[in-house]
Amino acid sequence: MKELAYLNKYILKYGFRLSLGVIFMIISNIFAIAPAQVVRYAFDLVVDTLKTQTILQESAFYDQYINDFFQVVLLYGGLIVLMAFLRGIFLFFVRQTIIVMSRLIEFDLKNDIFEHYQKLSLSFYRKNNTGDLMARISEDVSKVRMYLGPAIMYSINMVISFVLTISLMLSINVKLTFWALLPLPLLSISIYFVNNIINKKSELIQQQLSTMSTFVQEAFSGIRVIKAFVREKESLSQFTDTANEYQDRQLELAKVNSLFYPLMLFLIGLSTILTVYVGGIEVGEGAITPGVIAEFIMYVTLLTWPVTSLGWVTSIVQRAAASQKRINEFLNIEPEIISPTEEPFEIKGDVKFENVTLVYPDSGIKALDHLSFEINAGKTLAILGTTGSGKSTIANLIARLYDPTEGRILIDGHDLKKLNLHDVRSQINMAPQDVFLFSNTLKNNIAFAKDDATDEEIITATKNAGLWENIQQMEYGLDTIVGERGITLSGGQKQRTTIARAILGTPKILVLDDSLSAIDTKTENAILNNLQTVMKGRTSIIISHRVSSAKLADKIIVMHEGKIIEQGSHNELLTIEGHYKSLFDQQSKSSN
Ligand SMILES: Nc1ncnc2c1ncn2[C@@H]1O[C@H](COP(=O)(O)OP(=O)(O)OP(=O)(O)O)[C@@H](O)[C@H]1O
Repeated sequence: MKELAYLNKYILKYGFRLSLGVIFMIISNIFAIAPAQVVRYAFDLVVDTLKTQTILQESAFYDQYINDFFQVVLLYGGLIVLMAFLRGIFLFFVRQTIIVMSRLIEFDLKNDIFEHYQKLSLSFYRKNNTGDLMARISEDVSKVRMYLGPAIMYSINMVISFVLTISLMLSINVKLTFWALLPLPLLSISIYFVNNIINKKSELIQQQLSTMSTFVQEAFSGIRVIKAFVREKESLSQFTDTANEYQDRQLELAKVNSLFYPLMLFLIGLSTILTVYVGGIEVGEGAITPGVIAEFIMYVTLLTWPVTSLGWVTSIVQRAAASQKRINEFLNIEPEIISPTEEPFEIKGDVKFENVTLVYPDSGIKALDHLSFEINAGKTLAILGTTGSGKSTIANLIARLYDPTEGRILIDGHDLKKLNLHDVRSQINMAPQDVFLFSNTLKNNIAFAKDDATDEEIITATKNAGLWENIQQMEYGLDTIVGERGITLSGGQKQRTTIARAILGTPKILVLDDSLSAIDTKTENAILNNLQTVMKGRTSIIISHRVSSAKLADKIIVMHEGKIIEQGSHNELLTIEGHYKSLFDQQSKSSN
């Protein structure tokens, strides 16, 4: 239960609302209890009137007497209606304070979790799948909200109505109170157990629902593959299987639910019977008036919901504690990469790797092995190499998405780890190898990192990225929606969109990670030429598998298994009979 203590700071923040809620709850309870006494008076009045009626029947006051009787009964009736109305109004205020408080905390909590998620390193995202991250920010937070809203509200209500009602009952008749309340703890305990069964079954349903949604999501995003391999029938039958399982689990829950209400009604009925039976004996002995029986039946009805809620609230609190535990697991993870300073830093563009080794924390793979190289501001570095040789890892390290396991990376002679992280990242733009576009317009995708980008700047960026001609042919131009992950664009168009995004705002260091691979050599040459103008005086790092992307660079390094095996300019490397030369020969042959 200690997990829920994390939420106390939020409860304190909205303490005023909660206190108001408690006051409204007390008032609404008073208006709920008071009618029972009015009923007793009315009941006793009816009994008395029935007794005296026969005596007065012959008297001259009889009509007046009956008239007065009806007026008093009417008054009692009016009082009951008025109190029910006031009770309703205050219950409205209770919900407006306590339930609204829970919604506000839910909002704060979701924002805090999202903000924290964003600070966590990439290795965290490799270890945890998206479904799990989503579940904690949505379903788990919803369960926690059930504790903050309904559970807190009904617990307060329970305490107030127990104290007020039971003390009133005891002050009237102890024996009758004992018998009337006897079945209620049983009700509470059975509801707790039934609720637990319901929760377990609901969880199974939830799991099946998420299996079903994952399946549907995959089926639709992979629809091209499904159609191309004519697997629609198999896909449908798999869906039917999961849907059947979902239906079975729902039916099981429905069975438990249908047991739940009869059980509740049985125990409440038992309470009423006991009240009438023991109350009757007490009336016979002259200990109470008959009106008390009616009053007690009303009290029992009033206590039914708080007693029921006791079992319900207990299981809500248990579930909320389990959910908060899962949320805390993530909230307690410290971001591995943090900015050590707030001091502003302006990048010139010198990049130096000093004996850098990187072992990926999650896979244990040594991606870079004592790597050293440097590139001066304003120059272009091309990185070539076999697959898995560590090229993208260099890009990840320059943007400080990971920190080296050994060695240092220097930007303008300063250790990257000691610089203002926000300033560094905002001056380094990267077009990553795994292209990611948001399902938004092309314009918004390109202007992603520069909110104030003008249309002119965006158009210039698309021209330099060799994308403008394509955009002009599109019906909606820059306002074309690219679909989920850019599904409506070709591979090359997607790559060029990310290049436009990266060069917009002319970064101090530009990293293109295999961003020209799906582009024909003619367009590639045009883009590389444009880059020379756009990136004049700025540092560019071009990662590629193709010699054509590298040949214009001031310096080329060739990687293999995390190490540099060759380095120099295009002409220098052609003089060595090595990997670069053989790549050059192969690629020139295939392009002829
Ligand atoms: N985020 C990561 N977590 C764990 N291991 C990784 C991660 N990224 C890459 N690796 C591993 O590190 C090694 C180097 O990968 P990297 O992506 O840097 O190679 P690359 O030269 O860019 O390859 P390619 O040319 O195929 O893109 C590979 O063995 C890869 O499996």
